[in-house]
Amino acid sequence: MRYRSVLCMGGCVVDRIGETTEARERLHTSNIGRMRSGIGGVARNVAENLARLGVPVGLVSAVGEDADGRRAVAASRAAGIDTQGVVVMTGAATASYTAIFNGAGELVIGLADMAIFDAIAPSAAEAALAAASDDTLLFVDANLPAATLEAVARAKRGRMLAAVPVSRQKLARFAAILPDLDILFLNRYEAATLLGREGGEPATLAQGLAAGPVKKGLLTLGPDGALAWEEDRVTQIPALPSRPVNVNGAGDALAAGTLARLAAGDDFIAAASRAMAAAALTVEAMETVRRDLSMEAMLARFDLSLRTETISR
Ligand SMILES: Nc1ncnc2c1ncn2[C@@H]1O[C@H](COP(=O)(O)OP(=O)(O)O)[C@@H](O)[C@H]1O
Ligand SMILES: O=c1[nH]cc([C@@H]2O[C@H](COP(=O)(O)O)[C@@H](O)[C@H]2O)c(=O)[nH]1
Repeated sequence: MRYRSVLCMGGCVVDRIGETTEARERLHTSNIGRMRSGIGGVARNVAENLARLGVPVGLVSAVGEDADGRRAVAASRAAGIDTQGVVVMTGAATASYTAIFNGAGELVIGLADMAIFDAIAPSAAEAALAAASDDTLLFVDANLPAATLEAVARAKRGRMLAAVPVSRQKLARFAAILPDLDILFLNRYEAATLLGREGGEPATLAQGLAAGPVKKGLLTLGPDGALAWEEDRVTQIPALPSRPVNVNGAGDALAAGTLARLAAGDDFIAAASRAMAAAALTVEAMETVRRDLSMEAMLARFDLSLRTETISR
């Protein structure tokens, strides 16, 4: 069945993104650099991208009773997300993600202070799922506690469930629900962790994923695009040519673009191929989610890349 809306459950976060002036970071000392702040959280980023792509979307998350929380909710609502499922918790601070990139654009370290999400109980997810219609796709990130993720998997009732692990550490929270996931988006580090390996070539990792319990997904590879697996079939999906300025949020744009195209009727490979255009647009902006993203902009960028490819052949 085609779905008409998406319910995103997971992080709603304030991001602080710093960048050293020099290409190489200097560890164990103070670096000269720039810092900016924005709204993030994987589930929230995916929800914002979906709203901008024209898909009706709700968010289930938690914020503190503080200025950061008010800002995160107001910005999400202004972007078109239904924020009724975002609980304001007294006595807890809104989650934050502090990421330091070097001047070459590589992530040096990220720090996730997200204890507030431990209070999103299984009952909150059950209530949200009970209120969601049968044609709603469910999306989770691993900011949710394992017990809450398991409650979502139990209550999905035939609905599609898509997921993003968020980090190597939090991936472990998916352990019990992997067979319930219909689509998994993850990067090569998370894939290696999932497969219990130190590292490995992308093709080998993708084959390992295809032989595993998750039906289909995208192994994202930065500038090299992604490898899609569906049952035991692996397909390479190239990234579109782009001029990256900041890669923060690119994976979230790719996930949202894929879900939006599936809702429009594409098959998985076509959806992921077109969603590469959302990722290309996102890496070309400093923002984590582009305010000017739309389905028209995504498809126009995809068509442009096809024409450029034909001309340069
Ligand atoms: N440096 C880059 N140059 C061009 N495209 C990129 C770059 N980094 C990411 N992308 C695009 O964003 C997508 C997701 O990025 P990736 O970094 O692999 O995911 P994540 O953010 O989840 O780690 C890639 O498949 C690609 O389309
Ligand atoms: O433990 C977490 N780390 C990071 C994020 C979020 O991940 C996003 C960056 O995504 P990407 O990896 O696609 O660049 C940021 O907005 C940040 O808030 C999160 O939700 N949980």
